Amino acid sequence: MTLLQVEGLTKSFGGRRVLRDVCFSIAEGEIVGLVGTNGAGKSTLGDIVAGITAADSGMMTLQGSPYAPLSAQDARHVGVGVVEQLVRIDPELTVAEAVFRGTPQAGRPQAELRRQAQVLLTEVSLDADPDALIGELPHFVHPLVETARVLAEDTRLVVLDEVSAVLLPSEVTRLHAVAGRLSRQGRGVLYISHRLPEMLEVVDRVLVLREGRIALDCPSASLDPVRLAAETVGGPVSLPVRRDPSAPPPSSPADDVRVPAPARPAPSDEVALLVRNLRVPGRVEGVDLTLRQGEVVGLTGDRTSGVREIAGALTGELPALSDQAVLHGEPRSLDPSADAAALRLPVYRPDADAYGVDPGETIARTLTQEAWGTLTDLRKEIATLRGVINTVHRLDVKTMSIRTTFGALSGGDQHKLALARWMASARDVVVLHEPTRGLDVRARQQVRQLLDEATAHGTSVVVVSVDPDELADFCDRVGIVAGGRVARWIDTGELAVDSVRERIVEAATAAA
Ligand SMILES: Nc1ncnc2c1ncn2[C@@H]1O[C@H](COP(=O)(O)OP(=O)(O)OP(=O)(O)O)[C@@H](O)[C@H]1O
Repeated sequence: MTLLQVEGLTKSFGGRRVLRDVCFSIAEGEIVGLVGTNGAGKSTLGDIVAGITAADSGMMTLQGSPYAPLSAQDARHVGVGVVEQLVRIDPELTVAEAVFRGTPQAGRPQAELRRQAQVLLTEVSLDADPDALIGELPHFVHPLVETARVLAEDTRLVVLDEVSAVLLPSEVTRLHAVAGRLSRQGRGVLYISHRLPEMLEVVDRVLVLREGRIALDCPSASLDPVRLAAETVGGPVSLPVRRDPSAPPPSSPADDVRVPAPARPAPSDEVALLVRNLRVPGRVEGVDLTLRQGEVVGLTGDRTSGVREIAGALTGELPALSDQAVLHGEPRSLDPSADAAALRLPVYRPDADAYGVDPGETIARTLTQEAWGTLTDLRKEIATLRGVINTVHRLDVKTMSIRTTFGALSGGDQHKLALARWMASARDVVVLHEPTRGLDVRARQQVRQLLDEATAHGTSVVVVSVDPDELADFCDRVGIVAGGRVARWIDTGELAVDSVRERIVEAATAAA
């Protein structure tokens, strides 16, 4: 039986028509994937379904009754819940209070909430103390707390907006188990994601949103990730096939829509960074790291593996010890208080708080390195604005003007621009966390291009990521971290990207 029916939805922001005549349905017990490029309108559509945003026109029915929520609370009352992409939970709430906020149990004594919260947290496989404050938890677990909250409500339909983007493969498996459980209970799930291979494993049907319309609505069984990527962008996709471009690519049913991506430039033999016996007391036991000039080395591991701490030691965010640390032949210290000798590698994180960008500032100003008032020379100003326009074009940012505010861009477009801005001044050896989180398939290749340009100029990069596709595509070597050590190095060398991905998932699962 049909759970949600959507007919002729339209939505514009300012002059930009984001949704035009969107029609689809979700049946009871069905998990429906929603994909589209960055800025295609997926979150807008999810927000309309969840009552956060109102459509300009069109209509919806929920189990046959007219459904026109005036707010998220209104939607929750009739059983439609959402886990938002950039959820921010009040840091002063306990985990148990956060799980039950907005539900009939809210306001009950903590002791009572604790027991029930524990059950729900176990269901979403979140190992968190119900008495802990939300502010004490790392930000990436907020979507899991939200997922537990959705389970606490008597929800008939759940919108999961990019929840998997921050999760490790093992955590994605658990999220999928939750989605499966919701489906077996007859509830519906609208699953928004850019991580196509994983998404295809769980959804029954896929909707592709392109140019404001549902361009494809078909069973997931008839799609593979490459074909779905091509449907998403509306044409052939440039995807890496194997690391060695001179070897013929393996034939695949999706060859007609896959264009091999250009090969990455080979790193030089010169060592840019050498660290021996890196230790972070209690977290990292002894890690050796050699990074050649122009090399991209990936690090991945579960939350307790020590991978974040290794990165934190390299960037000076965590005090650490080593037997030797050498940057371009110069001895360095992993003690951040060692002033000029401290290593302190520059670091980028795709976290809205860490962009260091004012969301109320225009795109033009955000991408301008010079202080705006110092652009007194007209030629310089023209060149600067040309640079801004080029970047916006190259990265295919969906905007009507470079005077649009940064905060009004879609999540993916914000991330691309913030990364481009950061990479423009990145030199030498840098640490990038999750460089393609929340980005569509084309944007991922644009980011890879930014990285290729930087490495061709001698920049070396440490990529810290939960995403096996990103690691397989971007890195020359991938270290699987477990128990405070690098348990295994995977040389991506001349392997096909798909088999690198499989090895990473296998090794990471075995090490967890
Ligand atoms: N409140 C708003 N004001 C102005 N424009 C907006 C607003 N919300 C969304 N938009 C615009 O609507 C378009 C669709 O945004 P939306 O966030 O729905 O895209 P998306 O498909 O979810 O993208 P992503 O994958 O990058 O998250 C974007 O161009 C965005 O700039």
